[in-house]
Formats: sequence, C-alpha cells, structure tokens
Amino acid sequence: MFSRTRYIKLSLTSTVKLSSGYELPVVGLGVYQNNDCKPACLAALKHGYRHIDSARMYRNEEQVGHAVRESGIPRSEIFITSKVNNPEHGYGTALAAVDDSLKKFGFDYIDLMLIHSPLSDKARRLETWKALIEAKKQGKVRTIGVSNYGPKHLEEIREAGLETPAVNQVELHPFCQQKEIVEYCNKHGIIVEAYTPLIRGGWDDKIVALAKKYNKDPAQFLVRWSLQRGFVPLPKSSRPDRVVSNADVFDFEISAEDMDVVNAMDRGKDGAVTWNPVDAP
Ligand SMILES: NC(=O)C1=CN([C@@H]2O[C@H](COP(=O)(O)OP(=O)(O)OC[C@H]3O[C@@H](n4cnc5c(N)ncnc54)[C@H](OP(=O)(O)O)[C@@H]3O)[C@@H](O)[C@H]2O)C=CC1
Ligand SMILES: O=C(O)C(=O)[C@@H](O)[C@H](O)C(=O)CO
Repeated sequence: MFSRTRYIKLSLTSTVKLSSGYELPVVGLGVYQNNDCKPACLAALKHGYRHIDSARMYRNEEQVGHAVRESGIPRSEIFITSKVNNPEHGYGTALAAVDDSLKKFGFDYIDLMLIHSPLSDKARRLETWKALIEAKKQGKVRTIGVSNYGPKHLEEIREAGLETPAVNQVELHPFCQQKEIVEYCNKHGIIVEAYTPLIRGGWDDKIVALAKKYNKDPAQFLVRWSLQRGFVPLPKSSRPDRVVSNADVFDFEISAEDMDVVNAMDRGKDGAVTWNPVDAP
C-alpha cells in the first residue's frame, strides 16, 4: 500500500516494486477490445504512460510492439504485460504461448506474463504456472503472475510449494472491491492490479458528484481512488484524448472522508460488470 505521503507525490512514471525485483509503473493503459490499439498506445507513451496491459486474447500484441518501437522510447523503460489465454492452459501449451507472444510483440522478453484466468482445473492451472516459472528461468519473461485468481487458486500454488505470483489482476472498482482477494494479496506480498477501473463507464450520480467536488471527471476520480487504495489501475480507452485525460490524476487528493464514502459503495460480487471468474472451481 502507498503511504499518504508517498502517493501524493506519485506520477505516471512512479512504480511499485514487484517480488521479482522489477518495477511496475502505477498506472497501465488497458487495450482490451482495441484491435487497432497503436494510436492509443502511442498517445499514452507520448503522454508519459510506461505500462501497457495486453493479452493473447486481445489479439493486438503486434500493434503494441509496433507502438513501442515507434515511440522511440527505450524498450527497457516500458513495461508490457500479456496473458496466457484460457484454452492454452497446460505446460507445453503455455510455454508455446510465451514464445508466440514474444514473436508477435517482436520483443526478446515480456515484462509480465499472467495466467489470464483460473478457468480450467487445478491440475492444468498448476502446470501452466510451472511453465511460467520455466519461462522466467529462461529469461523470456521477467515477472510472472495471475489474473482473476481467488484465494482458493492462490492457495493451490502455495500448497504446491511453488513460487508466489508477483501480481494478481482482478476486476476492482468501487462497486466490486474484492475484499478477500485484496486481503490475501496484501498478506502475501502480491501486487493487486485493478482491471475495469472505470466500471466500463457504468458509474453512478454519486461518483459524478464526488468527482465534480475535485473538478475532475468520473474517470479521473476512479483512477485516483484506485491509486489511493494502493492498487495499480489499468484504465482503457481507444481515444487518445481520453487516454491522456484518464491519467490526469496527480494534482489532487481524495480526502479520507470521501475515500470512506467510496469504500462504502462495495456491492461485492453483484457489483462486477465483467466475467469476474474468481470463484471458478
Ligand atoms: N484480466 C482480465 O480478465 C481483464 C483485464 N482487463 C484489462 O483492464 C483494462 C480496463 O478494463 P476495461 O474492461 O477495458 O474497462 P474500463 O473500466 O477501463 O472502461 C473502458 C470503457 O470506458 C470508456 N471510457 C474510457 N475513458 C473514458 C472517459 N474518460 N469517459 C467516458 N468513458 C470512458 C471506454 O470507451 P472508449 O474506448 O471509447 O474511450 C470503454 O468503453 C482492459 O482494457 C484490459 O487491459 C479488463 C477486463 C478483464
Ligand atoms: O479483458 C479481458 O482480459 C477479459 O478477459 C474480459 O474482458 C472478459 O472476457 C470479459 O470481461 C467479458 O465481459
């Protein structure tokens, strides 16, 4: 978690330290449902973002790779995530997925590779995790983690005596605060990335009013709330203007009282607006 004094000094290039030793920029650009994501990525990189959240499922790793090269920013200064797709669970298939992503990006390493979701079964999840451990050993991936993992799935890894994921990426916004998962991750040193931090635009009048109080729009207010909670938000927009405005969140601070108001908006699992498969068997 960021301390009050630390987070007020945050900027787009601020990072959190991962258990792998690498640094994760505190805001990432999401590129789901953006096949032609090069313009958004270029706008983001130009504006100061240094973190892009892609996935094999999104079918835009090539575009991300082109944007990174065209940006002129050294590869070493940009943090790129991908995710092993659900049908690719298994040792050989996951290793092949990493190789294929490297080829698609045109990179010689991926910063963070996640298991996209627990949607297979315990045995295949563990084989997939072992494959990511091997890919890391081979230097193809720098940091490994999971996504949509509930405490049960994280415990499977711990009980198998395997390396702890550095990151768990889950749906996380005021209406779906994933309390148990966040508690587990904080206890075990797992950084929590917040996907769908803008509720896919489904904010309510209370959030609009709170944002107005700070002369911010609801998207900016939501990104700021996520940061102040110590999460790493991944706002998505295909529009370069919104990519820029969504990151204009470092010149204000939500008061402790208003944080409490938003923290009380949790609707638990009913508040989810995506697949949120954290209870998968
Ligand atoms: N691991 C996983 O299972 C998942 C991961 N993710 C990751 O998290 C990222 C973000 O989540 P996502 O589900 O895309 O949803 P977000 O909460 O980021 O919302 C994106 C939606 O909000 C719109 N939007 C963006 N900015 C604004 C704004 N300023 N004002 C009004 N509307 C706005 C976008 O439209 P427009 O593009 O037209 O601006 C889009 O429709 C994904 O792109 C992906 O990288 C997401 C879901 C699941
Ligand atoms: O964006 C992702 O990574 C996803 O897996 C999802 O968006 C997911 O498929 C979904 O939310 C469907 O509504």
